[in-house]
Order: sequence, then C-alpha cells, then structure tokens
Amino acid sequence: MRIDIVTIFPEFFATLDVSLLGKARQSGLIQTHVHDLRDVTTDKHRTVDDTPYGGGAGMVMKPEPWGDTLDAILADPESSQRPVLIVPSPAGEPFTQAVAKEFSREEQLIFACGRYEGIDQRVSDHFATRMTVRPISLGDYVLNGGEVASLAMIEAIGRLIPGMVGNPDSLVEESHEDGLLEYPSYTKPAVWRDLEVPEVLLSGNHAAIAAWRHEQQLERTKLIRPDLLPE
Ligand SMILES: CN1CCCC[C@@H]1Cn1ccc2ccc(-c3n[nH]c(N)c3C#N)cc21
Repeated sequence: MRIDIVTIFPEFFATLDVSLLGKARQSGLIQTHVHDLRDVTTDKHRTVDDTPYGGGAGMVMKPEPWGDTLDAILADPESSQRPVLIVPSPAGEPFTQAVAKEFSREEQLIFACGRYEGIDQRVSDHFATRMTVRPISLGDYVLNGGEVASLAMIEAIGRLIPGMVGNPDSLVEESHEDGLLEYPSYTKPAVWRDLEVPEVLLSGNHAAIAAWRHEQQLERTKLIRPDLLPE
C-alpha cells in the first residue's frame, strides 16, 4: 500500500518511522510520502489560507496549493489508477473498524490534513472525478486539524494489512473486530498484590477458557457499549 499525506505540519508524521509502521515501511509493505502543502506556494509568505466567502470567523485553506499538490501525486507514475482521498473532518463519516478494514484493502490512500476552518470545498468536488473522496471523522469532538486523526487512522488501517502484525490470529479477538469489546487479559504472576488471575485461565481447559472470555466480552459490552449489541 502507498500512503500519501498532505499537511502544513510534516513534522507531525516523523512518528511513522517508529513502531509497527516503521517495520512495515522497512519491509516495503507500506510506502509513505509526506507532502508539505507550502512547498507548492509561490508567494513570499508561502500562503495557504484566506478569508471565507460569506464572512465568518477564521480562515479557509485556499484551493490552489491543494490542486497543485494533488495533481503532482496523481502524476506520479507510482500512484494508483484511482486513489482514495481521505479528508479528515468533524463533518465526515465515522471512522470505525469496518472502515479501517475497507481502507486496508486499497492500493493507495491520500490523507488531506486540513487546518484553520477547513479546505475549500471545491478541492473535494474537483478531485471526485479522479479519486474516491471520503470525508471521515475520528469521533464526535473537535480537533484543530486533520493530522492527529490521520495518524490514528493510518495506525488502525496499517495494522490490518496482511503481514503487518506477526500473529494474524491476534487481530480476530480484538475489541470491535467481532462487534464486541475484548475480554480482560492477565499474565504472570498468578497473584499480584493479593489479586488473583481468574482460576479458569489457569485450568488448561480451552473450551471453558473460550466460553469465559466470550462471556466477559458480552458483560463488558453490555456495561460499557450497549450500542454495539445487536437489537
Ligand atoms: C476547529 N476548526 C473549526 C471547526 C471545524 C474544524 C476546524 C479544525 N479542523 C480543521 C481541519 C480539520 C480536520 C479534522 C478535524 C476534526 N475534528 N474532530 C474530528 N473528529 C476531526 C477529524 N477527523 C478538525 C479540523
């Protein structure tokens, strides 16, 4: 998978060189390209924003730098035929495990990290003929820009790419993977500050352990996220 990130804060993405994604990039599973939006500006102040038509507070990101940057990405011979343009936005479709899995199957993702009051709408409208444009929201709260959301999405998507995680079975028993929250986990010592590991986990009875874990998932989901339970 190729991942392009367009931002005015490229330093935000230095973390892509560490942890899981670092390994994936070294192994070639994921190629990342970070583009500084200001690199295509031509004025002295490297301007990327302007006042909103119709008035109102704040500034809006100008369409020209976005157009030039996205054109250059599409012109790259290593770009796919039809990338997905992910536009983080509080007004976007909720980002879920299912959406992460859908995106993990794509050949190329381009993350458009807005700032200020957002990106001129005509950028999404214009590129909809050449890309699949997906406004996506990380959650129902307001961030200052799209970078943090993009980092979270890149991690959630990247770990689902085949070969990324050492033991693919570990992906199956995670929260939200089967629609339920995950069961509690324990490791040695068997007793810690007078707290014991649940006996069933020490029994070696795999059927009983599986049943207990599923029951724990149901109990946790009922308590913490009843909205995830089927009607
Ligand atoms: C605050 N400021 C005026 C109100 C509108 C948003 C703006 C800030 N802002 C600019 C670009 C941008 C992109 C994503 C998000 C964002 N917020 N919450 C989410 N779940 C997000 C995602 N994903 C916020 C952004």
